[in-house]
Amino acid sequence: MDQTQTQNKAKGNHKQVLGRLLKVVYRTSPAMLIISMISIVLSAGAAVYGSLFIERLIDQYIVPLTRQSNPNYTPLLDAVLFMGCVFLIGVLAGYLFNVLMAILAQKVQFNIRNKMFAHMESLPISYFDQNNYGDIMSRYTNDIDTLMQMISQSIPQFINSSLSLIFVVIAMFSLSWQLTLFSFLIFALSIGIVKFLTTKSSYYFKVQQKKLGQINGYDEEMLNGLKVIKVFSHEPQSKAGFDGFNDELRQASGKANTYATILFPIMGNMGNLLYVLIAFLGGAAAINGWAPLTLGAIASFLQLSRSFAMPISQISQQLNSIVLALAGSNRIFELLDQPSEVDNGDVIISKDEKVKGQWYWNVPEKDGQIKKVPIKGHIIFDHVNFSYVPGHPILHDININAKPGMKVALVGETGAGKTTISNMLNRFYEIDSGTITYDGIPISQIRKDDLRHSLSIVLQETHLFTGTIMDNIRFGKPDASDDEVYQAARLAHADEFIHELDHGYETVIDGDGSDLSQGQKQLLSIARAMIADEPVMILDEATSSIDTRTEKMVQAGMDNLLAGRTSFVIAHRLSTIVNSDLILVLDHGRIIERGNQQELLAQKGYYYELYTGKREIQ
Ligand SMILES: Nc1ncnc2c1ncn2[C@@H]1O[C@H](COP(=O)(O)OP(=O)(O)OP(=O)(O)O)[C@@H](O)[C@H]1O
Repeated sequence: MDQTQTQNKAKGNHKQVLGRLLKVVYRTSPAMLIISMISIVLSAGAAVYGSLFIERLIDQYIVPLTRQSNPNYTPLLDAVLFMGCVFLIGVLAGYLFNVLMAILAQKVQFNIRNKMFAHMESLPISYFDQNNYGDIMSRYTNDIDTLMQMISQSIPQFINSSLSLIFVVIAMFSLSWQLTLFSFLIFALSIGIVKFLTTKSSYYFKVQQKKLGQINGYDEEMLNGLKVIKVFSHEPQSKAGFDGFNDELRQASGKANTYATILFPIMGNMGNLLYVLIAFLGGAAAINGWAPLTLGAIASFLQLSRSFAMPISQISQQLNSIVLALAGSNRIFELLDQPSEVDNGDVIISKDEKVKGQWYWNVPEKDGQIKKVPIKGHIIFDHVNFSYVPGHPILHDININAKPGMKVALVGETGAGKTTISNMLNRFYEIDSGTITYDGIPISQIRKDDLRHSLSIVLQETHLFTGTIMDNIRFGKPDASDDEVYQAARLAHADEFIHELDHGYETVIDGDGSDLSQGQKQLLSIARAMIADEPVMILDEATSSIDTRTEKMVQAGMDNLLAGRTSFVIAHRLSTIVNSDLILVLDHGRIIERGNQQELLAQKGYYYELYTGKREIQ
């Protein structure tokens, strides 16, 4: 697509976005919008009426007074008083308009933020795989800010200027059509220039927003990976990458601002030129009788010509910021338009809060009653195939029978598909073919929230939240009592190290728990899973090495956690899976060997090679 095509597409898009945005504003508060519109008509009308009044003032009051030997000032005073009232109404209406629009903008911003957040939570995981966090964040920050500015300032001023322009034109015609047509000529010339410049600047403003999103994304990625960058002395490459983005951003902003800044002086001086030409032409027309113009009409027209040029330059300024904000609004709507995660499941799972570890299927009976059937935790993968990207299969014909309480270990080289199998069980992604059942029920029929709630996941990267140790463990069950928290911590073998901390369970963890060791973080996440107490566990075992003592504690905690639950362990160290009931060896998305430790060692195949060190897992 060449640049003109891109710009045309953007223009069409802008209209749609503006229409949609105005609908949002209207729906937020129809009454406020209508009162604002009435106020703005009054405010613009009063200003133009003031200009027209000059004609009456000169022709009907001042000139006759100069001819009277004993001047009577009363009619003049009455007229001036009346005009004062008109101006006052105009000022009050203008003030009301600005206040209402500012309140409206706040409300719209509040609603859109809420909507965005709620919608973001409903999006499928695949959306976050395809879009970087920095870019999504920039929709919440930069784009919302520009949107807010547009609704509270640019659009109100744009409407104000446009209305003033319309009223001024009507008033000018009523004074002299000849001079009005002449003013139009100059106007047409300026519109041509404005149009050219705004089209150019809008294109580059959009590019600028995009580059800003990219640079935020890059910053975030580099900050997250700062340790890795330092370890590999990758600073120069990282800086070079940043310089590239920064340079692109500078160029786009430079171009956008160049066009925008040329615009204003041109518009400002166009008004001065018009003023001089009208004064000259109007005077000549009146003296030579080309047009029936009085002294008052010329003065009034000159005043109007000032008000004529001013809204044009304001409109051009506001157009620029509106176009910039529309690009941002478009990105907000893009996020809101992303399809939410579909959930056709209607099978409900519930938990018995009184009996520990008791979860139920809620099966509707014919008589309308709900029968509660205890969950056993029997998971079957039957001929499951899957691809993240259509045409690039990742899992091939996966068959797993994880009976209740069984510990199933997944081993294989990095990228073999271990995490992908757990993604299937969670329904983060939908399988291409085959079936996965949970106690005989296809997981596609289970309500997604309930399904995920009944599966506990302990991830490789332990994520902790800012708050106390107590809060972090309680995250697994928000209404857990203090005793439940202590018990979970004891079972997870986290209790010992927590007591050694200065404030015990009340120790505040900052950020991502950077003050704690990797092993301690794992113990906390085991305690968190322990308290959540789900019937099925998915454990993405940590790769990082921890000291032997902590490792033993982690192992003991894990064993407690897994006891009696169906579990899938994504193993990175063979030492932790020797006691698994079933070990599945994965290679390029296929299960190539299966059995328990003894059986696999006896086969002397891939697992045997891993175990004896002839092959490395990573
Ligand atoms: N979101 C995604 N989109 C596209 N491809 C993906 C995605 N996630 C993983 N893959 C690909 O799927 C394959 C399996 O990845 P998976 O994460 O399941 O491997 P793994 O065995 O868990 O590896 P590791 O031990 O490194 O965690 C890899 O080739 C990976 O590149």
